[in-house]
This record gives sequence, structure tokens and C-alpha cells, in this order.
Amino acid sequence: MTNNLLATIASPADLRRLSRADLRTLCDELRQYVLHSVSKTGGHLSSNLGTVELTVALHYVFNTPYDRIVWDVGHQTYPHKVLTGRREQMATLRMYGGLAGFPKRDESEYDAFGTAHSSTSISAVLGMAHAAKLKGENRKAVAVIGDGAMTGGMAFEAMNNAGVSMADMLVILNDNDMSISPPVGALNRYFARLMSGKFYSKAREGAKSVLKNTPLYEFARRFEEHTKGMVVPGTIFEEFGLNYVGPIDGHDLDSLIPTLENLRDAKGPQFLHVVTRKGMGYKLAEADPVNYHGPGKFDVAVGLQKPATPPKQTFAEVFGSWLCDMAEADKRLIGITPAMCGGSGMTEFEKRFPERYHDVGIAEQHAVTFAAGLACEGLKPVVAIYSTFLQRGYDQLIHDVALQNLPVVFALDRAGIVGADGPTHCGAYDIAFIRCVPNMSLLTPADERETRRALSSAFAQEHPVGVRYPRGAGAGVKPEADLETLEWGKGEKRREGRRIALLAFGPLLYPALQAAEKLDATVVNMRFVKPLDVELVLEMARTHEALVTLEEGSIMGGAGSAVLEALAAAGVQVPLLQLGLPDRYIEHGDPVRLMHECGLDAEGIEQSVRRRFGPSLAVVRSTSTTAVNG
Ligand SMILES: Cc1ncc(C[n+]2csc(CCOP(=O)(O)OP(=O)(O)O)c2C)c(N)n1
Ligand SMILES: CC(=O)[C@@H](O)[C@H](O)COP(=O)(O)O
Ligand SMILES: [Mg+2]
Repeated sequence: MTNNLLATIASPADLRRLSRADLRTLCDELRQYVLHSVSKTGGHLSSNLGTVELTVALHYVFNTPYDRIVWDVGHQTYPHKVLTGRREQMATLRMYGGLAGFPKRDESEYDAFGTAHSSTSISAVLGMAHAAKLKGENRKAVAVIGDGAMTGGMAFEAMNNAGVSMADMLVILNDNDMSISPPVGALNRYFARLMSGKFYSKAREGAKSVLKNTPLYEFARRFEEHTKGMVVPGTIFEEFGLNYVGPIDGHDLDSLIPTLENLRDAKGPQFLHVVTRKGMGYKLAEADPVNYHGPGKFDVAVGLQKPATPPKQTFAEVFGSWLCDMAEADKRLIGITPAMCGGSGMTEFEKRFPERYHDVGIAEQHAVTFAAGLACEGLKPVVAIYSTFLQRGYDQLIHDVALQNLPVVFALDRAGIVGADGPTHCGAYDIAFIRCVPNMSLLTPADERETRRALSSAFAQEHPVGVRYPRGAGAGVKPEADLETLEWGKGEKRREGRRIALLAFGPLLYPALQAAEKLDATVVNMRFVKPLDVELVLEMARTHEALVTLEEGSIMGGAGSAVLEALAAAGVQVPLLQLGLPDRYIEHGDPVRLMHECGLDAEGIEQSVRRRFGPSLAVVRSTSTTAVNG
């Protein structure tokens, strides 16, 4: 398809000049552009194909960027980026120095609010609407939130506030009947009921509705048959005080544009329910929105293919296989995911242990406290959660789990640099925020085999334990099929050297071993951040001229700080270099490059050590303990 029309759109002002017929053509070109562009870069595909018409309609009706659009999660903003002057840059999407995969205020004035962690949009828009009122500005504020993101508690906290605020704002629920995985929970059923009561009856009459023959439509039809004669109550959103409109077909510009025009001029908080199809317009993605949620590069003509050689086993897969084996061995195990089944490696567990599998929706806070409740009753919950998303459940971790010393295992995936998703998803802080919590332990296994053992060790404890491991694959050390544990609280010496000891927490052990060859250094696999192997740390301090700590986490408050505290407590003075993530956000890009930039590959480790201790490593024992950030 040619991009004749799309190429003329430098900004939304250009599309506002188009006729309705041209807008339709623009949508077709835009959809193809996004599809082909993502096929070359990888990225969040299906959600973007589903929001093409909504994006065009919003920029057509609203006076952006003066009017604010806040995209919840923000993974569906590629059409928005293309229409707001970033078309050419789509070739750099999620690459180092290129376009971000999410909205970013410093990337474009059209990105009104930075998002990526879900369910924040309504709060942000309410704030913007209030600000506009106070400042006497007539700007509009719109939140676009998916049915998955709507399951997050923050969305309801915001509506609870918005409903009594009289703020002029619009919430658009983009209901595609999908989260990353199929949607879960009572709210999802409720949306289907709304479909059944209103939209379905309209779609049934309108023969050309694109939603006919969709699974949602079919569900609504069956639901309607089931509930014939029942009274459809006022919507929950009306009860919250928002004026509910919909559901309408989110691919039909003739429905979208007049409805948005009406709502734009309405007073008070408005709510529009829009129904779309995830993957719309690309048959393979429509049929398999889960695998096309965030694919890598692919050929549009053939779609996603199995790689010719099987890829290395990921840490998430190691976790998934351990979970099944441990569940087999211990009937008390319960697996919990806040809406990240596939990413967390739980697909097989869901199939084999459906009664012990819980996808609780995008509800990290609830996931943690739910686990606490289970643990109170003698069960053994394992919360599989990305490091970055546990930030949402931090109070629950302290107040509900750790304070009551409940045996919950936190399988912390995506700990450290994540690559293409960038700073919003970087697992930089878990070491710092977990190690200060009493009763908690935290393990940092170095490779696949040790991850499995660390999980078994965590599961064997009677107190809360986190096990952190990164995105993707590691050194490739094949795990044994057993459920052996590690010696609790003990690190291991992996290489003997002379003047300097490298204390590695996690997979940085491997680049540390490489660097040590050039530095003639001792290398220790610390394994535990908490309890820290203080005895081993003190031995290293006694027998070496200097120590270096390594962690894929924030230096501030991290594992190196734990070592420093242990040395100080013992009154031991030794020069200490802390290597880890610096006090800045790590941007998106190739993880290998990012690790290099942070000085966390073998070369960087060697250079930092030489820089700190001199080219000849002639360490002079200082009179005080000093910490030096890498
Ligand atoms: C707090 C938080 N938890 C989990 C995620 C991971 N996540 C990203 S998109 C998504 C599903 C969102 O579903 P929905 O809002 O319906 O959007 P759709 O993908 O269907 O367009 C999830 C779980 C996240 N971004 N933020
Ligand atoms: C938008 C979002 O939060 C998820 O889709 C995330 O990008 C998934 O990350 P992984 O690819 O690491 O599972
Ligand atoms: Mg959805």
C-alpha cells in the first residue's frame, strides 16, 4: 500500500483538514505503516493495530497538543507517534537513542504524560483537568484506558475521586476483551454484560459492523440468550458519577467522531466505552493477540516463525519448570501472577495446575496481600512478578507479608536492565527496597542452575524470600531436574586471585570471572544479599587489598551498600569499589550496549578497577573504609 495521504500528515493539524472519506484512507495507510514498521523493529503490535481509528478520531476531534491525551500503559501509542511528527523515526523504535516504546514528555509535546506502568491515566487526567480549571484554561483532558488496565486499583481510586469532582474530563475505555493474556475477573464479565445490553443489540441490527463474528460479539450473543428478560442496571461508571456513553464500535469513524465531538463539549466527568479488536487488520494478530502483543521482528507475509535453532532457555522458563516440579512435590504451592502469565513463564503451570494458578489481573498490590492471606492459612504462595511491577506492591510486601513474617516467595523476574522497554521497566531498585525490610531475605542466583536451587531454597523457608533474576537467558548453565537447595546464607569462592576480590551478586559473576583473568583477582559468587555472608566478606577483606562489589541493580542502597555496612559494623577498613546501576534512569536500547555503557561487562569491570586502583593495581590500604561509585 502507498502512503500518499499519510506522508502529508506532519502533525494532527494536517489530518483535521481531511474529509471523512480521506480519514478512512488515512486509517488504512496508518495501520499498514504501523504493521510494516513494527515487523522491522519488533514492539507492541496488536494493541496498536487496534487503536488506529481511535487515535485518528481523537486527534481529529481534540485540539492536541493543547488538549491532553493520556494513554494508559502507553504501549498502544505507535499510531499516535506516527501522526505527531515521528513517522520517520519509527525505524528507530525502542532502539538505543531512538523513539521510546511508550509516551515520553521529553520526546514530544503531544505526549502529555509518561506512562508504561498501567492504570495511571485517569488520575493524571483528573489532575490536568483540575489544573486547567484553576488556571482558567479551556483545555480538555482525555484518558484512554484498556480493559486490562481498568482492572488496576488505581483506575478505581481515580474514578472515585473524579466522580465527585465535576472536572471536565473524558475517560475512554478501550475494550478489546484482552489484557496481554485473555482478560480475567468479574470486571471483564461486567464489560461483556454491558456489550450484551447495549452495543450488541445495535451491532445485531447494523449488518456492516466489523465486530460481528468477533469472540466478544459471540459471547454477548450467548449472554443475551442466557439472560433474556433480566433488567440491565445502570452502569458502575454512572454509579461512580461519570456520564457513561457506549459501547460504540471503536473502528467506525462515523460512530467515533460525532460521539467524541459531543463528549468534548460536555460538562463534568464523561465516560465512553469503545469496543475494538486487538490486532485489527492483520489476520494473524487478530487470531493470536497474545503472541502478537509484543513480537520481535517478523515477516508480514508469513508471520511469527519458530527460530531454526532453539533459543537458550530463559530465566523465566527455568522458573516455570521449577514451579511445575515444586507444585508436583508440594501440594501447598499456589502460583500467582498479576497479569503476566506468559512473560513470567507460567503457561505450563496454568495448564497443569489450574486450581492452584491465579491470574489476579493488573493488581500487584492485591497479588501480594492475596498471597499473605494464603500464607496465613498454611499454603505456600509463589508470587511471580517483574521487579519493576513489585514497586506497586511495596507497602503490601512490608505491611502484609514481612511484618507478619509470612512465608511468601517472590520470584522477581526482569531484575536489572530490560532493554527495549527502557527506564519504566528497568528492575533497578528491588535490592535496595527489599534488603531494608526486616524478615525478608533476598537471593541473587548467578545462572540458570543456581536460579532453580535458589527458588527451592526460598520455598523451604518459613519467612518471606525474594529470588531475583534478569530478563532473557543467562550463562547457559543447564539446571538439574532436582529440587536441591543452596546452603542458606553462604556464598562460594569461584576463583583465587591475589590483591583484589570481586564480590558478584547475580549473573555479573560471569563477566567478573572474565575480568578477573586480566586482573588476577579472586571472584566470589555471593548468592545472598540477605542474609549476607558476612564471614566470607570479612575473610575477603582480610586477605585482599581491596574489594569490588558487582550487582545489576542500583548502587545506592544495593548489595554493595550491604557489604559496606557489614565492613563498617565489623570495624574493618578496606577500599571498596561498588559497581552497579548509576543514579540515573537507564534508557531503552540493546541490553548488551546498555550493560557496556554502565561498565558492567568484563571490559568495563576491568577498566573501573584499574581506574580506581591504578593500572598496576597497586592498592594502598587506606585508613578508612571508602565507597566509590563506578
Ligand atoms: C502495573 C503494571 N502491571 C503490568 C503491566 C504489564 N502489562 C502491559 S500491557 C498489559 C495488558 C494491558 O491490557 P489492556 O489495558 O487491555 O491493553 P491492550 O493490550 O488490550 O491494548 C499488561 C498486563 C504494566 N504495564 N503495568
Ligand atoms: C507494556 C508492558 O508492560 C509489557 O507488554 C511489557 O513490555 C512486557 O515485557 P516483556 O517483553 O519483558 O515481557
Ligand atoms: Mg485490552
